[in-house]
Amino acid sequence: MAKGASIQLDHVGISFGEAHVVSNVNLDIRPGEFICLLGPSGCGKSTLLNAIAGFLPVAGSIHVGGDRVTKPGLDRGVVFQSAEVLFPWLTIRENVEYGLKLAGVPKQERHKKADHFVALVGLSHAADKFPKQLSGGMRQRAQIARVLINEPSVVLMDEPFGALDAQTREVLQKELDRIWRETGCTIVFVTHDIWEALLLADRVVVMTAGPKAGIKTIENIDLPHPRDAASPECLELFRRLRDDIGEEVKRALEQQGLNKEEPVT
Ligand SMILES: Nc1ncnc2c1ncn2[C@@H]1O[C@H](COP(=O)(O)OP(=O)(O)OP(=O)(O)O)[C@@H](O)[C@H]1O
Repeated sequence: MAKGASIQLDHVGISFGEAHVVSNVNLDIRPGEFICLLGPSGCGKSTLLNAIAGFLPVAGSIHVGGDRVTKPGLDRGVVFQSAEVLFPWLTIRENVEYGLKLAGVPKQERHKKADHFVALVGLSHAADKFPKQLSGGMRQRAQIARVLINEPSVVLMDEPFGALDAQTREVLQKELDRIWRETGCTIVFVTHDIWEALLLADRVVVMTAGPKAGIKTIENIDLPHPRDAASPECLELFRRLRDDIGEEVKRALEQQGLNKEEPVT
């Protein structure tokens, strides 16, 4: 498995026509680091992730492993919130090995690799099933295996557990923590969930409300794994992050003309 690559965002700005969504973002991510992106809804978290993936043009520059990002590449795997990206007519094993098939990897070799990555995400028992026969959590595991089989040095995850129930989400968070250690890849993970970020991240990056969203704060989560959400350190970090994000949510609502105090009549 390729080890994690560094990511450098240097004065990154992203616009859609006249709409300047993200502005002047500078961030250095270390190889193998786990970064969570938090911020008010609509501030530009997915946009920033998509730019690292190479799906969007940017002002400034993005480098991954020292190479400038200009287009998507197999060095960066993307996991989406919905596992609908799986092909319904292929089994889980076939879905997972699909990328290798396209790359012309011989059958025996890709079967062996697919079995390894299917096992890594705990799906060996379901390898010959079709996506519709699996639960949402299992489909999400399959999506993760389908990305990891390309041995990306960076995995970009856009609220991957956002659509799952609380118990499944907790199980998958623990699994991801283990997989991240085993693969050594760099992960950038978008979430709305402060606890999720506290459980997983080395650093949590809080974005400001858009337009022209930037970085508001960066918290180092210097706590051993597995993390204890009830520990005083975690609770203190939770409060700080909640307050930071709360300020930005308030600002976002004010910009939309909401959250204004009613005049006293
Ligand atoms: N392709 C696009 N064309 C025009 N505007 C876009 C496009 N994609 C995103 N935007 C706008 O960019 C802004 C940021 O969107 P983005 O999805 O990145 O936010 P987010 O922080 O990920 O939101 P959420 O937390 O709700 O998922 C929004 O105002 C959105 O409408």
